[in-house]
Amino acid sequence: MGHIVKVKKPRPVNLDLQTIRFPITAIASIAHRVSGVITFISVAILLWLLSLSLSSSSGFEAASEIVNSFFVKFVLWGILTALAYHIVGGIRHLLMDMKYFEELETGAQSAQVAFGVTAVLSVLAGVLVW
Ligand code: HEM
Repeated sequence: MGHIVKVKKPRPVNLDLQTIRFPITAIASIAHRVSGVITFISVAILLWLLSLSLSSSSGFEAASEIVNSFFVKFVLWGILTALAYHIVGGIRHLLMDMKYFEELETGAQSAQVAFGVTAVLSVLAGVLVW
């Protein structure tokens, strides 16, 4: 009776982060999670800003002053861009739940479209903020 000999196959190992190339679908997936977390944190910031602006007329002045700085505008633009990507990527996810864009090629194409639409919305968000 022969017995089974386990041979350890040498597996390709690559831990060099600079040479790892992520496919566009992986980047779309990671970006969707990151944008969801950014959106979640943003809700607290935006609700605080809203409550300050509604607290009194001096509160409104204070909120306007905060929003007037370049840095805060840049953060708001980032928040809107993350939200835009989360919604566009979310719609892509929902379409995939309905069995669209499930193949490698169409998945990569829809990721490209999602990034393109987000870029346009991001420019519009910039116009809105500035
Ligand atoms: C306040 C608003 C929102 C917050 C804070 C939020 C946050 C999140 C977070 C944290 C995740 C988990 C991501 C992960 O684990 O990979 C998620 C997933 C998801 N979000 Fe949102 N989201 C918001 C609004 C929206 C909107 C408006 C859409 C509309 C398209 C959407 C669509 C989705 C979908 C489809 C998923 C699941 C993606 C998957 O299957 O991996 N979200 N969201």
